[in-house]
Amino acid sequence: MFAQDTGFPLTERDRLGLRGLLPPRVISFEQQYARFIESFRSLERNTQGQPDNVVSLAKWRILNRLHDRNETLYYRVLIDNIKDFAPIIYTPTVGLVCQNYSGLYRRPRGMYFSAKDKGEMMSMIYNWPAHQVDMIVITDGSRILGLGDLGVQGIGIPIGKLDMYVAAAGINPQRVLPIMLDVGTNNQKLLQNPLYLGLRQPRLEGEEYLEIVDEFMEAAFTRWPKAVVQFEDFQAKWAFETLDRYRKKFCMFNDDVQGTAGVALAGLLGTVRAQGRPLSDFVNQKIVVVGAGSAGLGVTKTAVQAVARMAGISFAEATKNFYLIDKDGLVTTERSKLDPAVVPFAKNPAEIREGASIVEVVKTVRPHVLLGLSGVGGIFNEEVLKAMRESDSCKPAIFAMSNPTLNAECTAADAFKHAGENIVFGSGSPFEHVQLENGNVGHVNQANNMYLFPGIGLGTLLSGARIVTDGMLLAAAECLASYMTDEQVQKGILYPSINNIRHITAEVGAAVVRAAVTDDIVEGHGDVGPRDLSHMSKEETVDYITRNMWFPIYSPLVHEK
Ligand SMILES: NC(=O)c1ccc[n+]([C@@H]2O[C@H](COP(=O)([O-])OP(=O)(O)OC[C@H]3O[C@@H](n4cnc5c(N)ncnc54)[C@H](O)[C@@H]3O)[C@@H](O)[C@H]2O)c1
Ligand SMILES: O=C(O)C[C@H](O)C(=O)O
Ligand SMILES: [Mg+2]
Repeated sequence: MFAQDTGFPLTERDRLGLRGLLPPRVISFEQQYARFIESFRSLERNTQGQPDNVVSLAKWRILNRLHDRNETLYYRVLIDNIKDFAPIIYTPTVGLVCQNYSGLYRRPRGMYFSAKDKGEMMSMIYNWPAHQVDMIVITDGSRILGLGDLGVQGIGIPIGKLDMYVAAAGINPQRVLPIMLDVGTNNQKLLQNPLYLGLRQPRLEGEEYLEIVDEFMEAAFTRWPKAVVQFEDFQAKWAFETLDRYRKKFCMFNDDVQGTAGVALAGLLGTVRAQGRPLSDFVNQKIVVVGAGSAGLGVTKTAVQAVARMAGISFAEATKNFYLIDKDGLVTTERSKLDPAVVPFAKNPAEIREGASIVEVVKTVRPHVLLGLSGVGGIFNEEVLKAMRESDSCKPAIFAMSNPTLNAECTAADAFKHAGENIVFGSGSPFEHVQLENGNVGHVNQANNMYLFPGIGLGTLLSGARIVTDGMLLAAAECLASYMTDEQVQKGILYPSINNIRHITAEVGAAVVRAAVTDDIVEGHGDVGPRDLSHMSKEETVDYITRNMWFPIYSPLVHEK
């Protein structure tokens, strides 16, 4: 009701029956903006010297209060200051928020569907007050970043991802819906916490679990048949199972599996260019992936497919230069109880022994790329990083993609210090660029799926496609891969600055729409029909996407009679 707060002009106050309920002076949007930024800066000054966690949570709180109070102003400050604020509303602070969510909770945001709601979801979905929903991000809280099972507290992730959708993709915030599917938790600490806000029961498994997800999907698409659903931070087994189960039936994708794969592929192609080699040389890159979960397997599969396509060889042949390591070391065919999902990548133990450690694999293989999606902080230790000095690449690449910051496989500073100043570096959470001894700056790339999921979601929505195809995902990755100039890539800059997130999202969105046209699955959006979409040039498609992005400005509220 008080959406614009002191910004309501007097006529609006009259129409909305607010006259007298606000202080008399009308404060302009610019003044409100300046006042917020000043209070944020003063919070920064006042918390100097306090522990990082305390400062981060204080910053999150002040932003969260603004979000509750004045959505327009919140998104404007977020968009204008995305580099400063993304680390608070998104990775890494959002992880800390999830860990403390039950204590931080003040008011609900999004919807909660629990195992107790079985049979009720079709009616519950109509409790959501907005008529239209375009983007849904759903989690079951079972693998929140690298922090494990956080149960209902994982709701912070869909909220943060959807904030990025608004900031980066210009999805109207009135049309986003964060969803928590609470099927219990296996986190004993949470179960024993009297303030824990979720179901106090172990996680549902098997069919019982799937019935809950099925029911939600049916309910959501019954009410909003044109919505796009992003699955986020599900433990690997359910990430793969639900993707397989729904991707041909509903308009959905899994960000950890598919969004991450695209961002990593763009990074891998970038490292080939950074070596001054033609892209076709990608087929000769030796790549060690540490972590064989939803993200690591998604990345490996997509990269192998790219090699197979480029070299014109089979998938099996293309796995030759890939080495997959999980918590039990190098995966080989010798392993007993081999997970079917990793079978295609299992090495012959004659090449390197089953269960070989990261350092052993790096020393033996001398890879061009070492990529971490293990969730284990510091696992690329000094010895591993030093071993990368013997890489066969003139510019070895190290991607420490696990989140949040403490779970990164190594820090940026350590990577440049131990692996050499000539490396290319990427991390899932932001790190400062590194001042090198040779006087140059070691560039830190944020290898995070935030560069793709907003464009995948927006492009899918504006194409009107009812499914997300491999072609659309590949187009998104290729768009990101070709976004940077050769000059930038030579300097180790593989991804655009987050300050350009709206621009890159428009480009990615357009690439997704065009791929959907190629796949002949567009149904159009609003007044724009499938024929219109198929006749658009690349530039016209980017323009179409950009015109459909919501931008935060005050608009008069119409009083509903
Ligand atoms: N940067 C990004 O965009 C991005 C995207 C998705 C996931 N992630 C991060 O990736 C991490 C993993 O996510 P996930 O969904 O794949 O998790 P997951 O639980 O599905 O998989 C984790 C994998 O790491 C392996 N592992 C565990 N300990 C290990 C060790 N000591 N040595 C080697 N491997 C080990 C496990 O065996 C498993 O295969 C998380 O920290 C997440 O935040 C980052
Ligand atoms: O949330 C992020 O920052 C990236 C990714 O989706 C993750 O799970 O770590
Ligand atoms: Mg995720």
